[in-house]
Amino acid sequence: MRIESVKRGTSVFENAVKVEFEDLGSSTYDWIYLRDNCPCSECQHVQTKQRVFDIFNTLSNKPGKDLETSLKRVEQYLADSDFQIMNSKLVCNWSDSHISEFDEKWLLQHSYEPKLTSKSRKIIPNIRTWGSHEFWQLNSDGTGVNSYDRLTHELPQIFEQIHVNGFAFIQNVPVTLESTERVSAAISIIRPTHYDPCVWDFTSDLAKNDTAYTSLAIDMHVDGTYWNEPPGYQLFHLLEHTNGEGGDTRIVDVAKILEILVIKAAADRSWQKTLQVLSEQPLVFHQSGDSNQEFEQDSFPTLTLAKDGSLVQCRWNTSDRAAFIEPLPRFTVADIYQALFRFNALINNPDNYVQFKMEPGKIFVFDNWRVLHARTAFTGYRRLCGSYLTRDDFMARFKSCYPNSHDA
Ligand SMILES: C[N+](C)(C)CCCC[C@H](N)C(=O)O
Ligand SMILES: O=C(O)CCC(=O)C(=O)O
Repeated sequence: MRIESVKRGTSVFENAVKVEFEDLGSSTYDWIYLRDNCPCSECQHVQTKQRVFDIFNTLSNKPGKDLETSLKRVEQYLADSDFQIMNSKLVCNWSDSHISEFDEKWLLQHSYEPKLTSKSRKIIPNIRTWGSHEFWQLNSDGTGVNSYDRLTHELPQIFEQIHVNGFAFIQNVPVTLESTERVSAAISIIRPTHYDPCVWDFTSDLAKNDTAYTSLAIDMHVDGTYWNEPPGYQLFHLLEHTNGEGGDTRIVDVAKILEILVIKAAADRSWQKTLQVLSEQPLVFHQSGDSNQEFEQDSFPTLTLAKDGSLVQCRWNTSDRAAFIEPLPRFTVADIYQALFRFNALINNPDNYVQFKMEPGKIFVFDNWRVLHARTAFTGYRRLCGSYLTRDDFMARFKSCYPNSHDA
């Protein structure tokens, strides 16, 4: 590693140092970026790994002074800096005698101009999409059969299944609320809602004004479309179904549906518009059954996609979709309904979904942002319990099972 060049510009944001790495090429680092991210124990809290050095307020002698004065102060601070390579590290000598040292691994992992390594911060498995055929293959070899009595030991495997496949089953669970709570709390943090502060336990008695609390069929949907953040994960445990039939569960992998949509959009302009409508047109959802709390959300499309086009979140719920609609200028209501009909046809295509009957003692937990679920109508007495689980805490627990690809 060697310093290829040092650029001293006229403004504070025009100072940079270019570092050449033997066989990986060169990358440029802004001085302001390096000072902001000094990894030493004075600037980064050793235990909490949080930044302690505040570049916006520390360098200017009176935090909060006007912008120009602050930037001038930072400019003076950086102006007398010099850089060298010592012991295979880039050493930055700042004008206040503070020294920042960056090793080659850190510089490569944090490179941005250009980015020299494709490694993400955490090496976690990619997701695996499925349709009807692949789903039954996922479970045919019996691997990854999780059991309640091995819960703690099998948690990493359960986390991986939920992340990779979008769902997991846990067998031999005592048919109680307590064991359902234990499994829920092991997977993530139970999200309290107006339905229940912990594990909800319901039957078809309209205890809450929602069709889930009836014996009606409910088509494919995500729960919580009317919240800013739909529950990241959802867990079901059928406690009882007697003197009746039906109540089957259907699920579909929207990550798979997105793959199908992308292929269709690449081949057909009308499907391109369909994908645009699904990924851009916000729809309004509501939960208005209880007069003393009405939820409504109108900011999100059916498919929220990441920069790389992958699925972040699906919001689909025909029961909870409100009557209001506000087409974006480039879409007509006809465009929107054509897209919704097409999406509905895909999620209800037997090639794409699977149907099964939940059983007491077997917990079904799934990614509520990716996997839609439906219920067929039923007769008899049917009691279901379960929980909403927070997404960030699940991902944090899941990622903690994997080595750091590098420090923060
Ligand atoms: C799961 N639990 C029975 C507690 C609530 C069901 C909520 C159903 C609501 N229509 C939604 O889709 O969000
Ligand atoms: O009763 C069921 O099987 C599921 C009900 C449902 O879809 C829900 O609660 O979101």
